[in-house]
Amino acid sequence: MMDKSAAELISVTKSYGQSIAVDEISLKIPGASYTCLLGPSGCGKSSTLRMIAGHETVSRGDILLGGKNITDLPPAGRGTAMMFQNYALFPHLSVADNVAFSLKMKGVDKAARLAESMKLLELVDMAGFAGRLPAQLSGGQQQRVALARALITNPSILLLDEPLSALDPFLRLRMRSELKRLQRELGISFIHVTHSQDEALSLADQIIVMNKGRIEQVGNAQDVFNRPETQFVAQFMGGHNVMSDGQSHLAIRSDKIKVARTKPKGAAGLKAVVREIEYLGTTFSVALNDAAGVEGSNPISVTIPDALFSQEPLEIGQTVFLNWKPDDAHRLAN
Ligand SMILES: Nc1ncnc2c1ncn2[C@@H]1O[C@H](COP(=O)(O)OP(=O)(O)OP(=O)(O)O)[C@@H](O)[C@H]1O
Repeated sequence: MMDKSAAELISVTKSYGQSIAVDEISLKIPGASYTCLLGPSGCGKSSTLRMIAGHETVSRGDILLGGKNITDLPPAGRGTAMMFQNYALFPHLSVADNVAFSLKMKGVDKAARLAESMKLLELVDMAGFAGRLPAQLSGGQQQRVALARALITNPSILLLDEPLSALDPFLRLRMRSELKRLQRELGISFIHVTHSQDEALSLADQIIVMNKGRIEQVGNAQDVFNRPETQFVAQFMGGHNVMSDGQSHLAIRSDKIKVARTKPKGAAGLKAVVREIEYLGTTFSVALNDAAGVEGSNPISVTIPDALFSQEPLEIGQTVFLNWKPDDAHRLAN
């Protein structure tokens, strides 16, 4: 039997007037999985999420959930639930009533809906705050309430639009692991929109990298980070240098490039000049210019572990030779 939390988008397009925000994308969300839609601002990730939620119409294409075509169903009839960036809690309702709200709309009686609301507040560790108003909660607590409110409809898929962006860095890390724990415990699928590479890498079973309304690459965190397929993915995920070998572009991770003070015997070695040195705690980040390269071309970035750098520090202006294993250079499709 088809997992009811498995979803599929088939050639889905969203246009706003003349402009195309999402351009014929097709993708599969496995059942009980954590998927991140990752990309820069304006790439179409929120539009994609809103179409899955039913908050935005689909211009062309189909959306399936658990094998059923939900493209034209209203938001409440799809088996999806959405948690919004600003949490959208009702200010005049208590935490318990906020969470119970959608059950009230469905006509569930008061005792039953409050019992269900308490169950979900326990799940997100907020049972002790049931009587408070949203204004009496911290940002992190409001977010937990918003999560409980979305989950009370018993969705097959939870949709999250930048759920961590309003939190301070400490809370963000804590909520990140909470989201992963919840997804695992509930055994449903989460689709999480983010522009943060770290967030996607740490959370997702599957990362969908989007750019200009299209999908650039789909894979697990290590695929997308270690084996970028396009220049865009290599540059957007960070940690990579994109170089040309005359025929096509290659991506080489910054930590896979070795720096030699003298030309290594036998090895080709790219002659380069040190331009900037930055200390990052456990590593040094060194920016270099290709000595034969065009003035103003992209600098090459190399990361060197702290201890290794300290044995033989580099200096700005120094000429060095860069080399890497052929296997560490990935040929890109464009
Ligand atoms: N309601 C709308 N009407 C017209 N254009 C829109 C509308 N919503 C989004 N767009 C446009 O569609 C494109 C994709 O927007 P979308 O919000 O999906 O991107 P995003 O990747 O989620 O960006 P962000 O991270 O900034 O939210 C953008 O060019 C945006 O300006």
